[in-house]
Amino acid sequence: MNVSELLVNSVPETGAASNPGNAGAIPRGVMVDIRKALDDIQTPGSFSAIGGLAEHRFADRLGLHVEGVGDIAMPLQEEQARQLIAQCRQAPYGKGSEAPVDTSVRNTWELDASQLEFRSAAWAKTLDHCVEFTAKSLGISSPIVAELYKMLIYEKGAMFKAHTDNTSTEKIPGMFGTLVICLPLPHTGGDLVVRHRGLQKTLQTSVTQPSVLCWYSDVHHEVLPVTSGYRWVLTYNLAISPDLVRPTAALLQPDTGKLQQSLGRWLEHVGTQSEESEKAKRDVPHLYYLLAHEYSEASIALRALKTTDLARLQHDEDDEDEDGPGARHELDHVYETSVSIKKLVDLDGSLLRSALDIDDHDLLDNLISDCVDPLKGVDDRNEEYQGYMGNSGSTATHWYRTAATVLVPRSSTEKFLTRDLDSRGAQSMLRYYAAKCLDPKSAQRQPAEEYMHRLASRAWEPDSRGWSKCSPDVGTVIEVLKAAIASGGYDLFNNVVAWAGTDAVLARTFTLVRNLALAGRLDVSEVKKSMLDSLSKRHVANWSDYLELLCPSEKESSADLDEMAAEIVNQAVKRLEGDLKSGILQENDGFAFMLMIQRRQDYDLFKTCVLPDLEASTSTAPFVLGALQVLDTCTSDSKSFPQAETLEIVKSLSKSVISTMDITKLRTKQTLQAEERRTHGHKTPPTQLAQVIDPATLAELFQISFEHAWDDLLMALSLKIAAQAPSILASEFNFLWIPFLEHLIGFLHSSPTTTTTPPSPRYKQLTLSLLESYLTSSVGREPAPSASLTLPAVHCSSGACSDCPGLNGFLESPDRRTARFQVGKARRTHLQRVLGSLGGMVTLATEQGGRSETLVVTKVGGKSQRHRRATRLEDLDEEGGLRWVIGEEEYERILGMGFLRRGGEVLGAAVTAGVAGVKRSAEEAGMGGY
Ligand SMILES: O=C(O)CCC(=O)C(=O)O
Ligand SMILES: [Fe+2]
Repeated sequence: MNVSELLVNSVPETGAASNPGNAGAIPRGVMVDIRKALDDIQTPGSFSAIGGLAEHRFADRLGLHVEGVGDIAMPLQEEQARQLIAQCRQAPYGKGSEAPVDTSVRNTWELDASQLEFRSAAWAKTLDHCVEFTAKSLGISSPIVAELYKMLIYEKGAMFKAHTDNTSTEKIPGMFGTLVICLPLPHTGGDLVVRHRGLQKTLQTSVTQPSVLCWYSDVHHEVLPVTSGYRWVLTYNLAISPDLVRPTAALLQPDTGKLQQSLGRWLEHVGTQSEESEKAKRDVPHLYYLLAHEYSEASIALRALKTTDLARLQHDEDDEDEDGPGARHELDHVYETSVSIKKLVDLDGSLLRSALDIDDHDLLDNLISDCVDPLKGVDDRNEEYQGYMGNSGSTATHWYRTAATVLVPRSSTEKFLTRDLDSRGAQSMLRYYAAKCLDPKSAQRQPAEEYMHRLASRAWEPDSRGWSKCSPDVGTVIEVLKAAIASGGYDLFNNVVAWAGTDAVLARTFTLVRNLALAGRLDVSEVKKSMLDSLSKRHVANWSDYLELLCPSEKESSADLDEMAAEIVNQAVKRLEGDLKSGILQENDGFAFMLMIQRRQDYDLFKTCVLPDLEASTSTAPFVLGALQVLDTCTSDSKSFPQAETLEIVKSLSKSVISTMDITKLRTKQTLQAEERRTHGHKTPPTQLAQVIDPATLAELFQISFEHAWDDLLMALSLKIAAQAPSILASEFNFLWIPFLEHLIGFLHSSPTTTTTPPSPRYKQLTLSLLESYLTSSVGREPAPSASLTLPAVHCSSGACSDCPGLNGFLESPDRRTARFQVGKARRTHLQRVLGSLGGMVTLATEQGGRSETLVVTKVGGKSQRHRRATRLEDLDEEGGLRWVIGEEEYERILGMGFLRRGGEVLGAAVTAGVAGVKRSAEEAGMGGY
């Protein structure tokens, strides 16, 4: 297996002759010519360079003498530095005696060449050495003259802003560049930044010490501020004979005429491929060309290319008209028996695609190389070795990697970049285009938006069956939306919201719209429609969340955001009647819906448009109960809802819900889900129209009436539940009715009146009916318990003990598993001691809470339904609440479950008996006839 990096580019086209008859591979001759033309491009040199100098070239070998200071000792001492500065003047910016001093542009001390003298003969040799370095680095073959110009001293804070050394009048005839010798003196900062044609380098005089630097006069350069020490340099003007053509960085251009010719022939050949031919449809014309140097995967980009590779690629870049992003790219390729592109980047190094498999043939057909093995000469970078593995022998895997450029005709670039498009590829390209749109400096926003639109449609637009090719990744979709807004592409925005607006996308889109609208960077009216359309495909329950994202309550908003929010609410209201009729609305919807109305503070809207619908649909209890929860809070803390009137509405709605709802139809999400799992995902029709409710919501209905002391409603509700309890589905106790009792007992038991007033008999009746029905439906069928939980009673020596009789009742009960004793420490110790006689038959634990700790006694063993139910009831009594509501006696009766076995009745009879029991008790409690 091999790994290789490849680099590839796009080629501008001029009108090529069309010859549809000639379809076939690229003529070998054309490929050889292109390769030769590329191979022949050699760059003569760079536009700037830095080289280190040996310390021994300085010291006494400099022989520097400065007018007014005398001989300068090396290394330079602080005192002489001060003396030197005293002789200097502030360096002006520009040339000549009139040049202005502007310390915000240039801030450094200077001495003229005429004030300096080098008395050591060795110095001339050093200077020659520096000139030689310059000639080689800048690629200059004619003799060079270096003329001392200034000595500069940069103190802490000194700098020279970006400039070129080209001036209208030449400092010396034939001048083409600058040579700087940085003398040995430690400093930090003060590095020289050079820029030419988009490439930037930092020549670090702070690191390479002492050093020689050189650059062409047309190169932009800047001395960064010195942060400590002194930067001490000599500057020289560089010139060649004025008769010769002046070398400049701009002329570093290689000769690319031959390359242009051969590429032209290739494009002509490409043009002969009929657009209609099968081959043309399948293939994207492109050529791979191996680069001369090795590049690290992370750094590969045009600016990182080494001179010769750079010259080869720049040829194409120079000829490129502004024809859109992705017009040229580098490609990083991985071969793996078959080949893959590891990383495809553009000339800036921005990622286009990664891990892109390509055909062996694709590589071999399109590689312009003179050797058959494209990886010949490429070092293998990695080896993976596996030792002896059974009879499969040992294996070694070699990875080879090389960098290459890809040449692609401009008209085929888009096709090339979106070859073999999978979700990951689409994601990567869309992010690339989005970045182009979001870059304010990019001249390519317009074409990028177009590419993005086409690609988004290809990737995300659902087909006629509603399937899209690629799954939308939230982060990518949001980048695309941002880019669409930045480039004013509202069509793109609206389409993407329609195509890829998943719940998560939509949530982030609402936040995005809010932020951009508040920043004044988005016209809300342009995006409103698509966002409302996406909402309309969703359950009303989700709308209020989106609304909250768009206009968080109490937070800053704007007129257009407010308007959009109002429209969302109006649309929800408009749909309400229809949705209620269809029976799809549940408790969450009611809650969320009312939350939206509450947030809008629009009582009129509520009264005229919502209330009639609520009143007409009280049989859809969950929705109305959900809405009631919110409406009830409006009675106390809403500015726009009139208190008394709202309270009346809450009461009358509660009343009609109580009288119309059928509690046997109430279900919970959990049971419906469990049913769906049993039926393997097939929703049975009643499931869809089931009234799904949360036990807490049902308890809330109770609580609202309780808190407002609406006694008639409490009675009606209790009676209704008690009456319908025997018909409740067995499956609904676990998730709905027992948790409901938990809530009910919880708030009754903790209400402030608990200690003074005994619980109303109607709660006792309601609770008993539910518990009897629960046990009848779940335990009633079970044969008499085989594993009894009965344990021997304990012996208590104290005649007056108030705890042991209770303890023994528990121990001797065949069904009870757990008992709790909330008693003081001495009594707990007594209980623990007497229980010692039972050995491992019970476990003891203490619970914190209340006035003293509670001793919890649990029997070991027993797994029947009966035992499990008993445990559940004991849990229900955790705080003593169940016993408080139904009384000790009933508690013992219910836990004993004796009523289930009355005369060995079968289930049906037990149910009847249960109903009869309820009626009798209701009459006794004085609720008859209600
Ligand atoms: O101090 C340097 O290294 C460069 C100075 C410079 O750019 C100039 O004198 O024009
Ligand atoms: Fe300069």
